[in-house]
Amino acid sequence: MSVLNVQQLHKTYISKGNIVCRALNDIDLQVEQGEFVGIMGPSGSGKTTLLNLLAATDRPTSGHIEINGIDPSKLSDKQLALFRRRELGFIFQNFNLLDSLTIKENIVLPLVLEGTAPKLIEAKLKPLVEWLQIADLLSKRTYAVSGGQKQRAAIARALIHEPSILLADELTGSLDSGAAKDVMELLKELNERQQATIFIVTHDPFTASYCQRIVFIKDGAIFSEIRRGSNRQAFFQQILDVLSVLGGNFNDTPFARI
Ligand SMILES: Nc1ncnc2c1ncn2[C@@H]1O[C@H](COP(=O)(O)OP(=O)(O)OP(=O)(O)O)[C@@H](O)[C@H]1O
Repeated sequence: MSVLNVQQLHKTYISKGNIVCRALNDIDLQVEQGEFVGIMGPSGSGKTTLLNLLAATDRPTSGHIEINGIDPSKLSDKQLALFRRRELGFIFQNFNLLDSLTIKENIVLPLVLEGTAPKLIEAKLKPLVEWLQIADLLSKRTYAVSGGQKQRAAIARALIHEPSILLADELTGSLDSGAAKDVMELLKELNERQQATIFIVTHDPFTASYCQRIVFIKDGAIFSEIRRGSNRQAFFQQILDVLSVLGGNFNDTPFARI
C-alpha cells in the first residue's frame, strides 16, 4: 500500500502576478508502507519545496498528493492541523525543540495537545526513550544535552503519536559524524523492525546511504532513482557516482565515515 502518492505535482512561485520560479515540474512519486526513501538534489533543485508540499505547509500549483489516503489540499485549516499532528512526524536539522520545556515535555507535547491521558502518555514514552537511550535526560533542558541527544529527543517527539510517515529535512546537518551515524542507525532499526515509513531530504551521501531507495531531483524534476542492495558501502559509492553526474554542491565526501 502506498503511504505517499504524488502525481503530476507542479509548484510555481508567483509574486505580484509574475512567475518567479518553476520549482517543481511534474513530479510522480510513490512511497510504500515500510519504505525508507531519500531525496537528493543540488541546491535549488526543489527538495524543500517538495517537503513543504508534503507537510501541507504550502499548496501545490497543480497535481495531487495523498498521504495515507488523505489529500491535504481538501482539508480545512482545522482538519489540516489535526492531519499534520496525527499522520506526520517531523524531524528538522535544528531539532525545533522548545528551550523553555524539558526534554520530556518536548517529547510528549503532541500527545498533550491531543488531550491524551497521562497514564497513556507515560506508557508510550517509556519504550521510546529507552530505545533512544535518553531515558535519563528527561528532566534536563535542551541546552544541557548534546546535539545527538537533542535529535534523539526530536525523533521521540516525532514518533510518539505513531505517524503514518516520518519526514526529515537534513536531520544530520547539525550533527558531528559520530552522532549522525548513531541517529541513522536508529532510523534504520526503526524502519527494519517496525516497518516505519521514512522520507528524508539530505545533501549528505553518508546519511543517504542508509536509505533503501534514493530519488534524485534536478531543476524541479526527477532525474533518476537508485535502490540499495545488501551492502551500504556499495550504495554509498553508487550515490557518489550519481551525484558526480548530477552536479551542484554537495558536502565533501566523508570517506572516513563509511
Ligand atoms: N518562496 C519562494 N518564492 C520564490 N521562489 C522560491 C521560493 N522558495 C523557493 N524558491 C525557489 O524555488 C527553487 C527551489 O527551491 P528549494 O528551496 O525547494 O530548493 P532546495 O533543493 O531545497 O535547495 P537547498 O538544498 O539549497 O535548500 C529555487 O530556485 C528557489 O530559489
